[in-house]
Amino acid sequence: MRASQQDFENAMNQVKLLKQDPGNQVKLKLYALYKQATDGPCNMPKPGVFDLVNKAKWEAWNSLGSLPKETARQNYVDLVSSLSPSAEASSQGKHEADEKAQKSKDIVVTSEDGITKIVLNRPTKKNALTFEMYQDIILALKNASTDNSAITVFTGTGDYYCSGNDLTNFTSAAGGMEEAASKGAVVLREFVNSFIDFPKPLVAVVNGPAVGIAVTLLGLFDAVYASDKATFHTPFSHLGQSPEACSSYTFPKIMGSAKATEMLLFGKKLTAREAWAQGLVSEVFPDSTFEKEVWTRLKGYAKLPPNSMRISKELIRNNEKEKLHAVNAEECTTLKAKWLSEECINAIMNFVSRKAKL
Ligand SMILES: CCCCCCCCCCC/C=C/C(=O)SCCNC(=O)CCNC(=O)[C@H](O)C(C)(C)COP(=O)(O)OP(=O)(O)OC[C@H]1O[C@@H](n2cnc3c(N)ncnc32)[C@H](O)[C@@H]1OP(=O)(O)O
Repeated sequence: MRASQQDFENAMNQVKLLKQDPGNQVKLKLYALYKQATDGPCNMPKPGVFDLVNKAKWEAWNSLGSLPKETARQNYVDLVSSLSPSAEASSQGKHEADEKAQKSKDIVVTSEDGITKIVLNRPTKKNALTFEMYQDIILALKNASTDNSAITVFTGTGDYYCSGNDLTNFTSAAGGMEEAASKGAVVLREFVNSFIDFPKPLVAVVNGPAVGIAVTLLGLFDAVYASDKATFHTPFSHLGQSPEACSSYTFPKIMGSAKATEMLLFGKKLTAREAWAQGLVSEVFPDSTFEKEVWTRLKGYAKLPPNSMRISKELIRNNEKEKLHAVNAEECTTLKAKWLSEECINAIMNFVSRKAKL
């Protein structure tokens, strides 16, 4: 039986939910079949020799020649179902996606002693944030905002707190780069909004180095406790990108514009003590006693009257919520354009091909 348009759309949704990265070759094949199924034979000029990502995509699409749209659609559906044999391309949509998010292994959520703990749990990749992890965190924060806990805490498993955005999020996106950038901007905006609007005390337990969005988000936390092994690094210019998570507003406000410039424009990496001196970190602990001291303290804080803490947070934050939402929207629009720039694509390709370490 030929795959219907609905089967095709279901398969596209299924790709977004894949738990395992299928690898670049499969992703290129998926891209090529998608383009052939929707636009027909390759009709784009061949990208320049330095435009590595788009050139690889163009070659994959062009290699399909005059394969009919219906066959490409069928091949796409077959390829997706071979990647996730147990997952039927169902039309249950969002509900199913939500259930999956709650079970994700890369984000572990527990609730105990009045504390909801959201753990970034992808240590082999330094807890880099995948597309799925952004969605899981949005959901985890939504649940935590109404659960019984008094405070919510983020931390990481392994030697890193978080190495920021997973730089393969864009190279592995199924549609074209434009589509990935648009989708990325929507997800990022919603993700950051969920921090701006979070009603309870939000604490970061920074167990090791933090990079990119893991650092900028700290400006939206209520307290940040760091191990003396932690570092704070926002290499946006190196990546051809621009600041996000409202840091273009919160960082100058927290540390003054001269220091914010060193971090956000020049990518200066701060030690934990430097970040404390700039007001980004509340307190630094020796790594040997970090976990014990911080969790003992947080368990104490979690016993404080929860409504009082909520109301105090509301008083502190509410004055500038509108401003934060406006800044978030503007940063996402700017980033969407940057993601499509040559500077950014080249930086990501350098990382993916292991030429550059930041
Ligand atoms: C459809 C689109 C959806 C988009 C969704 C929304 C997008 C929102 C985007 C918001 C904007 C965010 C911006 C940022 O966060 S910018 C910062 C990005 N991060 C980096 O640039 C860090 C890159 N990583 C490194 O420089 C080094 O890996 C690091 C210094 C962190 C550690 O070096 P070390 O030598 O100690 O370890 P390895 O490099 O060997 O790392 C171990 C493995 O982990 C992988 N890794 C680490 N970090 C990342 C990362 N950020 N993205 C992808 N993969 C990462 C690394 O490749 C190693 O993997 P392998 O063992 O397989 O080689």
